Amino acid sequence: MSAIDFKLIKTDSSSAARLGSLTTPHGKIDTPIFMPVGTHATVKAMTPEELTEVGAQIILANTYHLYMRPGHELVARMGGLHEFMHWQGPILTDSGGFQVFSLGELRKITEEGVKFQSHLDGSYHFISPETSMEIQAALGGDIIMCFDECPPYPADYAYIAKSMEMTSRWALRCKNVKKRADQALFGIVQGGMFSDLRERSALALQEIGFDGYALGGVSVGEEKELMHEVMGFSAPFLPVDKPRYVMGIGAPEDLIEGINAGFDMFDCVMPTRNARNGMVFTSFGRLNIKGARYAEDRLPIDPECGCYVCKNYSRAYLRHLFKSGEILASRLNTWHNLHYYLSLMAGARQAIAEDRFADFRRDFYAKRETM
Ligand SMILES: NCc1cc(CSc2ccccc2)c2nc(N)[nH]c(=O)c2c1
Ligand SMILES: [Zn+2]
Repeated sequence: MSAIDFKLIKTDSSSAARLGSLTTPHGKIDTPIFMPVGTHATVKAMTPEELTEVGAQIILANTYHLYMRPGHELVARMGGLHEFMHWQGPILTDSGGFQVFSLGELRKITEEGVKFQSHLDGSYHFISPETSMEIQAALGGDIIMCFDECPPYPADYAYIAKSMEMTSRWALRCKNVKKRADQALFGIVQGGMFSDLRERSALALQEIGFDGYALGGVSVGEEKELMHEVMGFSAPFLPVDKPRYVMGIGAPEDLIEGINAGFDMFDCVMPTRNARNGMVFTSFGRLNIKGARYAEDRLPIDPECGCYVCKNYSRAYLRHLFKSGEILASRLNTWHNLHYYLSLMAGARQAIAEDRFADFRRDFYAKRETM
């Protein structure tokens, strides 16, 4: 009995794009879906009620960061993530491996796990598949991820093969100690940019059996074309009847290509991080609000956007807020960017439902050329 139930509603006739529905203990998710990242148990600048208003259905929290501060046991004592952060929808937590590799200072990877120094105070820590499962059980997310190694890019075939085989062994260790029946466990496919290694990784994880399958190790510095190619040849290696999640992807065009390849779930810090830097997304491409050309521009960020920000604020005002370092600048830019990403997903779902995703994808690119 799995903690989640994935229904594949239909596949688009003109592409591998899929329409699905994922039921979790904290509610239902329509797929394809974009998942806002809430690293420190908050999606920066947004309240949970505002997240719901812009269309967020599931959010992410970061195991590594919450383990470091305030500590997973404290979160458990406060009732778990849902109660702690006042978000009653589904939550997905990563396994912490990726952040250790990308954030932790000196680190040592062995078969047992990863020893590393805290990026906060230099203290020494150790995370293994078993401790990652323990931390995620304490945090209480609805979907948890296997502990994996996300290899550096580029890396040679031999390194990627050994790393992928260890990630498969770590995945089995995770499944063997998984405690909570109310949490779903996703395996993470690795294998770098090599299709044979990706296939071997996918098969190894399917032999173990998981509630969903994630594609890790992409968007790690490779060219966009290569990222799209890896998504394209990896999706068919994954089971049809389980959710498929690409980790850390991406820009709007990457989501379009991921859906086109047959993936269902996406996450990225881009809409929230870029918002805080003044970069906002529109149906005709990106716009940097701090540009002098917007100083007296009465238009909304995107005239085609129906969000609260585009209904009420001009580019001139948003530029003024940003240049003045006002907190409201981050809030309004984030609000719009998340609405853009989540509306793009809603549009993709509608297009798949009406068997016209190929047209939707064509229109997406055509609009951006009008800039
Ligand atoms: N840049 C891609 C990326 C991103 C994440 C992080 S996704 C995330 C971030 C915060 C919260 C939840 C999920 C990854 N996580 C794991 N475990 N493995 C990867 O290969 C990988 C690759
Ligand atoms: Zn808007």
